[in-house]
Amino acid sequence: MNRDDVLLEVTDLRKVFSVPSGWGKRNREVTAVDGISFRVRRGETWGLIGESGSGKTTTGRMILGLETPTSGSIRFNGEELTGVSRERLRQLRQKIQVVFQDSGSAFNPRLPVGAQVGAPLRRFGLCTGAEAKDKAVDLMEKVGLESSHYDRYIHEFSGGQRQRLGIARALTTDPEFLVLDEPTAALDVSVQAQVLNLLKDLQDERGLTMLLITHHLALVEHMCDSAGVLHHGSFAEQGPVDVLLRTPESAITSALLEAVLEPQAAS
Ligand SMILES: Nc1ncnc2c1ncn2[C@@H]1O[C@H](COP(=O)(O)OP(=O)(O)OP(=O)(O)O)[C@@H](O)[C@H]1O
Repeated sequence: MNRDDVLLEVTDLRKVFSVPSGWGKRNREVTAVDGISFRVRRGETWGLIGESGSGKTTTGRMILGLETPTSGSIRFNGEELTGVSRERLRQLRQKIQVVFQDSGSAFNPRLPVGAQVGAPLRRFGLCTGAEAKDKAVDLMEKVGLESSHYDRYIHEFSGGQRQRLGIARALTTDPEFLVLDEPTAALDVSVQAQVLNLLKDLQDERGLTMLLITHHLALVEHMCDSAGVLHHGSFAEQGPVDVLLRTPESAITSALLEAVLEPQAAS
C-alpha cells in the first residue's frame, strides 16, 4: 500500500477503563481495545465489525478525540492525533465527523433544525449567518430533505429523516473522514437501504473516507472495501471484504456470518 494513499493509520491502539468496584474495593480494569492496528485508504469505507462489547465504539471515540487512548498511535493525514492540544483537536473536528445511531438525540428539541445543521459553520468561523443558512439549506436538499424543513423541530421528523439531518450536519464543514457508528441500526430495513445509498452517493461525490462501525455483516458487504473483525478488543482477522466474507479464517467471523443467515438476525 502506497503511504500517500493512507488517510488514517491506527497502530497498537489500546484503551483500558478503570471501573469502580464498590466502596473500599480497588477499581477494576476493563480492556476495551487491546492493541489494534489498521490502515484506511483515502476514499474507501473500512468496516469495524464485532459483537456487542468487542470495542468498536471505543475505537471510534478515540479516533474522534472523545476518548483518550491508554497507549498507541492514531495518525490522520500523517499527523499524530494522540496528545494533540484541545485547540488542534477542535480544528481537526472539521475534517473528522461522526454520524451516530440516533442523530436526532444530538439536536436541541427547542431550536429549529436548520440553524443547528449550519451551526458548525459559524462555530468554526467558516461562514457568516446568511451564508451558513444557504449552505445548510443546500445540504438539507442534498440529503433528500426540503428547504421548508429548515424551520421545523426535530420531533417533526421520522427516524430516517433524522439520520439525514445528522448526515447533513456532519457534512457542513466538508470533512474528509466520517465515522459512522451503527448509522442505520434504528431504522426499518427499507429506510436503512435509502440512508446507506445516500452515504455511498455522497462518498462518490465528495471523495469521503468512511469508518463504518456495525455488528451487521450485510451492511459491511454492501458498503465496505475492507474490514476487521473485533473480538474482546483485538482483531480476529482483517482484510478485503470479499475475501473476509467469502473465506473467513476465524471462527468469530464464521459465527457472525451464520448469525446473518438466521432470520431473526435480519431484523
Ligand atoms: N466509559 C466506559 N467505562 C468503562 N467501561 C467501558 C466504557 N466504555 C466502554 N466500556 C467497556 O469496554 C468494552 C467495549 O465497549 P464498546 O462500547 O467499545 O463495545 P462495542 O463493540 O461498541 O459494543 P456495542 O456494539 O454494544 O456498542 C465493553 O466491555 C464496555 O463495557
